[in-house]
Amino acid sequence: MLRLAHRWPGLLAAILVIFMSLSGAALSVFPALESLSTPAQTETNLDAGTVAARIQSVYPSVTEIRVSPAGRVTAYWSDADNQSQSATIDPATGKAVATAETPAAERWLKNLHRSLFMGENGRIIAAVGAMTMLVLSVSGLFLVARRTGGWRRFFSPLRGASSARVHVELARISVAGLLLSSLTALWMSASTFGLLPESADGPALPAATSGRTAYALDRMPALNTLPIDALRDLTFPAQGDTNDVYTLKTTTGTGYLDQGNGKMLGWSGASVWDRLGDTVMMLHTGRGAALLGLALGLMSLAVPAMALTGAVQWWTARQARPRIRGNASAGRVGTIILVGSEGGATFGFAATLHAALAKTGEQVHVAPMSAFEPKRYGMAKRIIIMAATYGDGDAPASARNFLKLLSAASPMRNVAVGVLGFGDRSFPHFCGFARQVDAELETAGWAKLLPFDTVDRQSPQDFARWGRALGEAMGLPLDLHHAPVVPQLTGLTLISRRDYGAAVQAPAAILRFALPRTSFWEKLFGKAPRFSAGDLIGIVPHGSNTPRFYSLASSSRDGFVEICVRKHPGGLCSSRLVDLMPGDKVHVFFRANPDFRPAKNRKPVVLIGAGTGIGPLAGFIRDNVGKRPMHLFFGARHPSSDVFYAPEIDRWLGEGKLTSIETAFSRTAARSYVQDAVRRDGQRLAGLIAAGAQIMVCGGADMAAGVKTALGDILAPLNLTTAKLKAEGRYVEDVY
Ligand SMILES: Cc1cc2nc3c(=O)[nH]c(=O)nc-3n(C[C@H](O)[C@H](O)[C@H](O)COP(=O)(O)O)c2cc1C
Repeated sequence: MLRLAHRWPGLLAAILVIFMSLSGAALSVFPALESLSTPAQTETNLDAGTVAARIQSVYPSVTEIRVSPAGRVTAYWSDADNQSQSATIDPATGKAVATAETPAAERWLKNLHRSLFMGENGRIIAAVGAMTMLVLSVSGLFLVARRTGGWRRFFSPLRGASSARVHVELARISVAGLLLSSLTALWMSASTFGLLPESADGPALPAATSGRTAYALDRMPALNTLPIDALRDLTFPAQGDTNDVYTLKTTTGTGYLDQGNGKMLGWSGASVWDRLGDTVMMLHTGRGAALLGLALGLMSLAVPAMALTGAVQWWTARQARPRIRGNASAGRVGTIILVGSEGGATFGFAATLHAALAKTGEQVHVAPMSAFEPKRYGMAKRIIIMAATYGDGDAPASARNFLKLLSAASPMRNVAVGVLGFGDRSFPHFCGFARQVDAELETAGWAKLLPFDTVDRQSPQDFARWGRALGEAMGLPLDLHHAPVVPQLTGLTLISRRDYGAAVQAPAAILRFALPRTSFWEKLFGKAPRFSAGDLIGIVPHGSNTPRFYSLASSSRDGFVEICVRKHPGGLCSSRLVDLMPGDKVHVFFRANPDFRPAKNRKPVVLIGAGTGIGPLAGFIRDNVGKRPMHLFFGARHPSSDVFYAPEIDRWLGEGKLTSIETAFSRTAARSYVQDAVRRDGQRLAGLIAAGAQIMVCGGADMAAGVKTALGDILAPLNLTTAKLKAEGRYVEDVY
């Protein structure tokens, strides 16, 4: 909702808002120029009476004196030919020092900014621009807070594509100014259209005057006690009219003065609305607050840049989603397909199913699982759920709140549901999330369309098999041919390798690749790879559709891409990687793994890994520039050939990036595994966990299971479990 309230006004009114903010920024310069060109006041406590008297002595036919909020004094008089004259006056002498004309450029810009040269209609359009800016500022404020993880973290460092970071960075700097400018603009529009209470009526014209003239201005108490900066306007009586009066306007009200004795003949104080209006005018125009005006002008310069980066973000997100041709609306279809996906592949399968069903004449609606809304499915007969699994049996991004929505809904009569899980059998919880969804649907009493099934590693064969079963359940011939979409690949060139594993006849290597070169546009469109240690690179080996994933041992800030690989007997991808030589190239895609990161705090981190699982853990230690406590438990096969990162570990210990290390070797006489090292050090670990430590485990599934059991025993006396820690984000695994 919030995002929609930000996106559409932004996209639709971008040109108008850019126009208003640029013209506003240009106008903000003039009050500053006016301040600079206003003669400096050298006398302190200069009063309005003295200045008026000085002007009158130089220009005896003076008719009016005005003082701007910035302190500029302007006088108006008639010359010998009865022509009206005006000038900026030096209050020290009462003499003209500059023209009183508003610069032509300022007049032109003001007209443009207020009404786009379109009179009343233009003023309405300008007001719409101000309203749009207000909506964008308020929704943007909340979106920034949501993105940074709460109001308290509003100014915390940002991650993500360059366009998104620049957008949020500019928003954080400029939002206060944009809020102020748009609110004050709306006030001024409301005042122009007479929507605010009227200003106070002036005092009644005096019934009688002294009938005399020529009382000295500097002797009139109403003027000689009024500081010159508080005067706004003094209109002189018509020459020769003994009954006419001076009209005085100050910052606090309006009154009349007798020209024969200087007495105040009537006074009316400014209303609260008048004063508020003056303040709003000052805040919007910068007249009387030139520096604030300049600051607001600078902030509005961020608007065109935010419009560009916002549009880029919208376009990139739109492109990332597979387009489903002819996606019918939810209320008009018999078949609803709900997709749970993180990397986008499952959406591709859904598009294939959608196209195959559409061919048979079925009307189909495809949506993310998080958009589950049974109330809208008025004509639905069936719901098909296609869900991937992430983390350790967790929901993927597009299905985050599905289970919550499901528990709030009651089963629909006449609607049957089928669940198809997408996963990878090498994970301990194969299709864990889809299984959970299927079980909860059953418990809630939803009718089953067809039995639960799974697709392993995006296998087109598994998908086609399930398609045949779906066809039978629907009474349709369904032939599903899915051609997986390969993500955009990046070429990486190997720059160095370090070899391990010789003593145990299991070759392994730390491979370091050069960071791919990226252009400015690629950075702006978020195409430049930005990754952290613990994220993944995917490689699709020749002759296979299925990518293999490797955890990154470096972050893009390190300036290289590093992975740790062991050659698996018969492994297509690992063999090729371990055989790479410097200069060789591989094509990969990057995938974020945001759950496997050290928490952003100063608490200790316990890193537990075995074999090549040390890769991402080494990356975390290398990035530990803040030197928070980090404790490593490392299981390797043999001390003579399998201690990955040995020289770096020594250096990191010396630098304070690593606090302690415990090792265990499985191919020595002692035959010790990393979980044994964890048990041996149970007491110290219990202390660290009690102090709020986060535990990060990386390596093979067997090792992870062993570590979990050992930790379970250590946690029990603390009344804790690994599940409890996991729920708090303090126990995270990257298991293969
Ligand atoms: C970081 C990560 C964690 C994963 N965890 C699991 C898992 O626990 N269980 C599983 O069966 N599959 C797991 N998978 C495999 C994905 O579910 C599978 O590749 C799926 O087809 C991805 O679909 P998507 O691109 O639509 O997100 C994981 C994949 C990744 C990259």
